[in-house]
Amino acid sequence: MTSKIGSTVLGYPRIGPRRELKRALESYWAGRIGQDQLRETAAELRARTWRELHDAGLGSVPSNTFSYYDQVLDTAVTFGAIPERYRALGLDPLDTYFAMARGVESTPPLEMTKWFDTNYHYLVPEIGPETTFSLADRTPVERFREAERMGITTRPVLVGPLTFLLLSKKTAEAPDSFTPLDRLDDLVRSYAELLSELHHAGVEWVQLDEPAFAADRQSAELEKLRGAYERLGKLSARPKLFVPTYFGDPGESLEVLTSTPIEAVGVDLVAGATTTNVLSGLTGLRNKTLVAGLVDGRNIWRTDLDHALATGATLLGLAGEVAVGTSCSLLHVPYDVEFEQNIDPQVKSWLAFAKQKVEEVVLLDRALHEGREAVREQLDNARAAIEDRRNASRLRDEKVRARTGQLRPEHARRGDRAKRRADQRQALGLPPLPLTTIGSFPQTSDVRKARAQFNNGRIDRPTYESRMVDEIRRVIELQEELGLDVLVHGEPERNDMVQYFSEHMEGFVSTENGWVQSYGSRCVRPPILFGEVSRPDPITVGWAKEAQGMTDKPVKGMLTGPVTILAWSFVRDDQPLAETAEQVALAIRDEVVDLESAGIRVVQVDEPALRELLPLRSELHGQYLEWAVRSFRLATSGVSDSTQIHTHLCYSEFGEVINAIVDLDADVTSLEAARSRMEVLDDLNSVGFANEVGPGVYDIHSPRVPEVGEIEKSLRAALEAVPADRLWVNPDCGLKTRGYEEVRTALANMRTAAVRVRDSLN
Ligand SMILES: CN1c2c(nc(N)[nH]c2=O)NC[C@@H]1CNc1ccc(C(=O)N[C@@H](CCC(=O)N[C@@H](CCC(=O)N[C@@H](CCC(=O)O)C(=O)O)C(=O)O)C(=O)O)cc1
Ligand SMILES: N[C@@H](CCS)C(=O)O
Ligand SMILES: [Zn+2]
Repeated sequence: MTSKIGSTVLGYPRIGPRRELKRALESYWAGRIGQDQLRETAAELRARTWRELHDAGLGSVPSNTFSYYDQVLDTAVTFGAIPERYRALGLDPLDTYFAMARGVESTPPLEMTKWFDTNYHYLVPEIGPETTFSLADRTPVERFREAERMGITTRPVLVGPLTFLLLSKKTAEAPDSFTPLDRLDDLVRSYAELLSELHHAGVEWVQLDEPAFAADRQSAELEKLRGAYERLGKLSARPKLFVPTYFGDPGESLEVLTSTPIEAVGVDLVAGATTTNVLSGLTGLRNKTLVAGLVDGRNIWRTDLDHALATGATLLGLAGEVAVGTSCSLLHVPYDVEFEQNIDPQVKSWLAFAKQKVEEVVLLDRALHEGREAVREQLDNARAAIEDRRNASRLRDEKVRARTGQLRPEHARRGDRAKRRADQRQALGLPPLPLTTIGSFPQTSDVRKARAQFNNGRIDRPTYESRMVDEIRRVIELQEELGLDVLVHGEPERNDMVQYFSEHMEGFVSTENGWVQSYGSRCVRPPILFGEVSRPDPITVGWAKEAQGMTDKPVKGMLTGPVTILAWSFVRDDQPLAETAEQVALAIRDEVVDLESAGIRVVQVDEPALRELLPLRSELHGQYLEWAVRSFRLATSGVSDSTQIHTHLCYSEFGEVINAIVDLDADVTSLEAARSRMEVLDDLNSVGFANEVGPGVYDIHSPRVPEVGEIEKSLRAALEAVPADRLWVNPDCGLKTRGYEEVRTALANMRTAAVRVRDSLN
């Protein structure tokens, strides 16, 4: 048995190379297959992953990186943190797990939120003084044994105890003074119990992920980190402990971790600012293993191996051992670039997905420890691809550069607010508390099937387009019938709100099979932004005109904003993001202007990812928010005062971006507020927000249809904070994941509630 950790990856995709797990999960939830079949698919996927990673030559293969839904939920279940309302359902363990993830009719799911600054979402554990931690589930031990039976020794991976508690929220019953971290000692006791069982099962290394320490942390939290790992480190019978931080600069936590008895630390050398200077100051590192995260786990570019090797070489003297690893789990990239048949061959030669990244890790580790000569040919081939990308003339478009070069402050500034308001009132003639939706209507399986048939050549473009027009007509008629005021076309033609736009812009390539898990069984195919971005032709104008031609009410044009396009794409890493954002902003600006010219009087530019891209370290916030806000304003400032610009933000707590929301200067901002009970309006008031606002009046993430009374209550609560002439009425996000029946009733209830409140206004 080797005692070194060796080359490794921190985690691997788990949805299946052909989304086998997605299909099995959705079949199980729909009652089409049973638990046995679901478990069989899961076991096959795990076996396949372990075999591939082992055969690729990694020094250490991770296990317990598979999950039926989410790794944070798995950790909660492992340590018994199951809220009583789910236990009380009396379901078997797997269905209890799915009830926490997805809810059942009587009981909503746990809250879901962003995993740091990624587009992956985790379920938020609820921890209170009453939570009983225990080693309730032994899946990590079972998975280790499962791989052992294949002859593969693995390294179980778990979310570390600090990160687990820092990501949890307190239970409703907990006193105000309580924070989940107060329960650290009890939780660490259960981790200790698990470590002991893993040790007795023959586990040599365990990985405990602590990415929470790549964000700002208070000194008390750092002390708790020290205390926890000192305690785990002092256990007499335990596996060796490997604790990576990732997604950014570990700051002081690295010194803390290296002062404890753990055997290995991991640093993200791609997203982290950790320099060799910092590492050289860490005397505690000299008798530990450093897993150097040199291969980017979050982007899809081939690694510049010469550069990575140079960094690796400077690390060699600083730690007891240096092993090459990925910067973070490979969960955030697709499986295999070789599945792609349609990507431009030159661009394809610049790419590395998960499988290729494993090869890079193995190669780098060999080059570092055996010398370059041992792998000269592979290094030469890799260098040729890097140089080809560096020198590619297509990566510069003089027309795009000339345009960005001529930008002046006035390009990001709209007319006077009061005049805009007056002009828009006149142009639109809306009632008080106007009713609208966020854009998408249910994406029925008929719509998705039609798109699949069109993509496979089984139906032609006119047939596909006429089906989309039929769907738009149905959506417009429904909104007319429901009495909404500003209508939408429903977005049926969009596979995804980012991918769709990227497919119509220069500078991007799309993948056929580049699926990345976003949450549970839901996946996205992030486009690859490789070059200079521009918009050769109008993208949405035809659909918007079609819809506007079906009604006298204003139809809202619907676009995705530059920040969100960047956040949900794989972006180029050879220039600052702010520069790329400017190009995307101008492409969207062209579309906004063309919508206006086509007679569209209201245009919404969605920025749900504004908060997501906020850097984990607060010292970087100002710089980010400056370019993020400017790019939105560049995109939306090309129109006249009478054109009403909306924006929509969701999936986040807005606290840290609240000033930025004001600075976006959209005429109307719709926000996900159903779950934060309108508190966001007080926050907006406190920073002088004076434009119109539509705080979501019901939660679209749940199939539950809201009652008139509860919507009315929300609206009256909103009116406490915002005068009626600035308040809009809308759901809190798009309706694409819902069904028509529930949407029809929910929107009808929303209208009844709004009419009641309108009637009581005078
Ligand atoms: C709003 N959200 C989004 C995020 N990121 C994005 N890039 N886009 C988003 O909308 N991040 C934050 C949230 C996260 N949420 C979600 C929500 C929903 C999904 C989702 O539903 N994903 C779908 C795939 C969507 C898609 O690309 N659809 C394609 C069809 C592709 C497909 O699977 N086709 C089928 C055949 C079709 C059929 O017969 O039904 C096939 O190939 O087998 C399309 O519409 O053309 C999902 O199912 O996972 C993701 C993130
Ligand atoms: N317009 C989009 C925004 C989602 S965040 C939709 O309605 O789906
Ligand atoms: Zn939304």
